[in-house]
Amino acid sequence: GTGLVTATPEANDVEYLSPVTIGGQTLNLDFDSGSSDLWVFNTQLSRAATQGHTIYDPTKSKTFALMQGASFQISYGDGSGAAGNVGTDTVDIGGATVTQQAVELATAVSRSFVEDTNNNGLLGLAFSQLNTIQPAPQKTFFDNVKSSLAEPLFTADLRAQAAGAYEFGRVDTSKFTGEMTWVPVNTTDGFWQFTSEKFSIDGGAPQTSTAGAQAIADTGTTLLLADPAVAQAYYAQVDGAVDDEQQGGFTFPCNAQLPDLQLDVGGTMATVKGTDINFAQVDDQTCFGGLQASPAGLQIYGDIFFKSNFVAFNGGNNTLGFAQH
Ligand SMILES: CC1CCN(C(=N)N)CC1
Ligand SMILES: CC1CCN(C(=N)N)CC1
Repeated sequence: GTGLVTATPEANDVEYLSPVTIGGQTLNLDFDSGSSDLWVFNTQLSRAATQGHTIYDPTKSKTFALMQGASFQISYGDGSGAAGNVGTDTVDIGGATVTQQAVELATAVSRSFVEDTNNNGLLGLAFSQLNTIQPAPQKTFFDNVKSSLAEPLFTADLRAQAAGAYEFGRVDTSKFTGEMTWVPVNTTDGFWQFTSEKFSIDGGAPQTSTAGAQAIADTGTTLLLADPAVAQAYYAQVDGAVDDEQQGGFTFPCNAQLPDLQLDVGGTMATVKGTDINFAQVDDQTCFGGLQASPAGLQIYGDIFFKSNFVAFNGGNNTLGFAQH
């Protein structure tokens, strides 16, 4: 194929996993447009750390080469992380192939990754300036493959509790309805970043959260972390919703009728369906919101956003395309 792979959700759509073939060995990895390292579980890790995981064995690959003296160390927003050494190998995603792709081999991983046995590593799809390899940062798979693609882009088609897809090289217009809107990306901080300062609830009057507020398109984050003004205004419309410190955010009665939320993406409104904002049950009557307040200034539009929006990441002109699906 032209670079088409399935994106399979874990329970509660916490993350999505896709098959990647490295030196002839296929592992399911978490495609993360909020980071820029490709790292894998491998034979250097202890038996305890790899229990239940699929691991990559560089000694079994005919095309592996160690990158002498190179190492990586990455930590994620949720406190998880990985570190290790580096090599190169042939990486194939649905037929889109890069020879000599930097592949980072973890020699240490945090507990949350050990316990997440469906996740055998990450494939970063943010900009290569964020790559953590020392002494010299290396290019992402997308940076390496994009010149060989029919179009220099990849798309994310993530679904609620159903298989979706990532595709490299084309926009499959059969995957969405209506028009695709393209917006410019500010790559300064290495993310797929855009301005998102307006919102409305159930198609009501648009309000400004914070003038010039920024957001990133982030497939590696589970929830939709928006400006606190957005979260507060949204849950004020939901009977019984509370900001529950013990649960770590806004909760509401599971039988609540959740309104749709419109968020502007570079000036054009994108809709997040109310049904996609019911994230998970936390006790017999109470559900946890997929929309939460972003702890920092930056808004992080994670998988909750992608369940309502098909997104194209264009590395040719640094734009993002959005369409309802
Ligand atoms: C800004 C942060 C967003 C979440 N991250 C990520 N998806 N890897 C880390 C960076
Ligand atoms: C961006 C990453 C954050 C940490 N993750 C995790 N603990 N399973 C995966 C995605």
